[in-house]
Amino acid sequence: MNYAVNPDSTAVASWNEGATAGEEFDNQVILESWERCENVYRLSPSARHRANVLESVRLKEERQKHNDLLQIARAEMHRLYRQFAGSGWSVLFTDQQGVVLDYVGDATLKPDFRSAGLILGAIWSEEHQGTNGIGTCIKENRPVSVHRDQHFRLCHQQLSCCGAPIWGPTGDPIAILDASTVSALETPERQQHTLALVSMSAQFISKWRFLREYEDAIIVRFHSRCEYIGLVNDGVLAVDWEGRIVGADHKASSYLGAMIGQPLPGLSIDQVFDISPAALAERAERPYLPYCGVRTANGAQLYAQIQLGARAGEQRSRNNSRVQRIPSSPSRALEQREALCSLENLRGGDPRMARSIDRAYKVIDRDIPILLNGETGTGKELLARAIHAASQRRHKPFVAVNCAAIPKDLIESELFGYRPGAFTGAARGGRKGKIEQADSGMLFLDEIGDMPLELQARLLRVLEEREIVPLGGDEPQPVDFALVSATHRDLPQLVAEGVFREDLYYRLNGLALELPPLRQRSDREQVIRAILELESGGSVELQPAVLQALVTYSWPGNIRQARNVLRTAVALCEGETIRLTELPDEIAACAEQEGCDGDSETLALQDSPLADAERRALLTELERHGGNVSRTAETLGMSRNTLYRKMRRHGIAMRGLPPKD
Ligand SMILES: Nc1ncnc2c1ncn2[C@@H]1O[C@H](COP(=O)(O)OP(=O)(O)OP(=O)(O)O)[C@@H](O)[C@H]1O
Repeated sequence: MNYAVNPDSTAVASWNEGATAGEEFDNQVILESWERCENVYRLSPSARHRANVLESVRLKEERQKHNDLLQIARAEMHRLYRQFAGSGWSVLFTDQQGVVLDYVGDATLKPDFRSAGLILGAIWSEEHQGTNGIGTCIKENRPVSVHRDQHFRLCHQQLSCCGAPIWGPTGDPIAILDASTVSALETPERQQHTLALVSMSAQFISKWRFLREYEDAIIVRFHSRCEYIGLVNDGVLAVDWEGRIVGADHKASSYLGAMIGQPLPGLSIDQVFDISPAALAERAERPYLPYCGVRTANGAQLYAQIQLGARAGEQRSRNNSRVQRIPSSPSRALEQREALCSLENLRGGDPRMARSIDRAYKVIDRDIPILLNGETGTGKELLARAIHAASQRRHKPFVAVNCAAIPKDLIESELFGYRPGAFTGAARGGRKGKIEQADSGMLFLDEIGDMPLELQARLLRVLEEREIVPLGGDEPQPVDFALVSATHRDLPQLVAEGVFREDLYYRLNGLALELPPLRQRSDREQVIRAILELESGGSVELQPAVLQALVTYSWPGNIRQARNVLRTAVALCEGETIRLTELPDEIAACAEQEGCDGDSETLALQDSPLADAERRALLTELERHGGNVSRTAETLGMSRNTLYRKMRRHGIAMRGLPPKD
């Protein structure tokens, strides 16, 4: 037999870490599959098509076995299908044996799919059907695209399929997500785009499955680039309260497991990252903290976000006595960071910000919904958490829902929950929705402008009637929660465009609070200094040119971007002073444009009004505290070391201070 495949054909995409669809193709996969078909399974390319289909009882059992997964996958299959709708593609879900367990597609295509053998219960393993997107993906354990005549059997050569593995909570493949068509017009190259979409959806389902499995654990999401944390491509570890790794998703297992040379479950977190179990537990309880830098056992720099799983809080209270044995000495940095979440801290020195904080105080605990508006990264979620912390509900849950991050089809069950048997594949015990979870506490609806129109009516009803009816339930259930919503979008504009309900807008907008962009804040310098203190623990300072660049730059990503930039600069800084070279070029350029020279530090220190103001502020505070450096440092929110260094640089000697009366 001649195995030659058109050399231009781009049959199989290798979806390795970091590779993008179409980047790397490998005919070898098709060749090897054809070899297996002929030499191992002894299939004949020209044999007539015979569908192998499970009996309905077995099919039912298989579907039952995959209940939880099917339920998560279904919404994502619909979302994926909508991206293809009208182009002849349908979406299939199979188990690891290649049995089709679910199908989402155009009803008019069903007869064609049926005659091609793509029906519920059909077995699409390579052993049965030769080279194909599902069976070959199972063999390869990676996304595979098989275009028309790359199918081994002639009877399948009108088909094109793209299959991608869904990974289970232990990091092993457990199912396949596939898109197939019987009327492909695409070239093999174009099919890579479809493969990329299928692959992303499969990763998304895998992530959801993992997070559901480890709701009781501390969740550590990591990536080498901080902006990828929280997306489908990051690695995820589940860790118990004693710091033992209990689960690792596929990405984490393949990256860290390979590096360490042994399975991750059972290891202590400090065998993998340079973070102690106690520090991990402390950090998990402060969900408002941003990600932190961690080093792996072999010194690679990664970024990690440490959060509680959806029910980890309950688990912690159950284990309380055990937890107390973990040495817990909250460091000064952590105390400082916790203080971040207070309204007073967020007030800063900007009049617009101060006005928003003053107004927030007036409505807290008065059952008035608050709507936060501001660009991305201005601190809307932090403000919502601070409002919660200042309210009488502070010991009750704060439940955040990002309406833009949840797939449209999942929002309804996420928000309202469902009762047992609500739909095919519903979890046996049903599931509490976010609104119910927020009962007696605070619900934070982030990116409310992205809520689908059809759900806006349901949300409105909940807000009006203060009761919910979960999917599949018939008894309304009373709920009591304080509501804060946020958006970076112009809601009145969305109302005018007809994509946001006017009545809901007024219902959410009991009080609107504006968060100014960082570039417009009059206290930019104060914010930047506070972030530096937070990120460095007071161990470094800014060269005056750096400060000028940071104050001048326009900060499109606002405070979030400023934190990222300063965190990186602190990591790069080798001495005690951050220099221009440690800033990204576009920010450093702001200083150069202003003609500010990095070497003029001493001059700038002596002459600038800024330095003068700092000197006077230090003297005033030192005098107020009778020269007590610890108390002065505490009032100024800086470490003693920083204060001593600043005093040295400003030439302030202790003996020069007037004695306290
Ligand atoms: N005043 C502040 N001081 C220090 N860090 C802050 C401050 N405000 C916000 N941050 C940090 O900036 C980041 C972004 O904040 P947050 O998530 O609250 O912004 P957001 O406006 O809700 O963003 P998005 O609209 O993108 O959801 C977080 O890491 C937060 O801890």
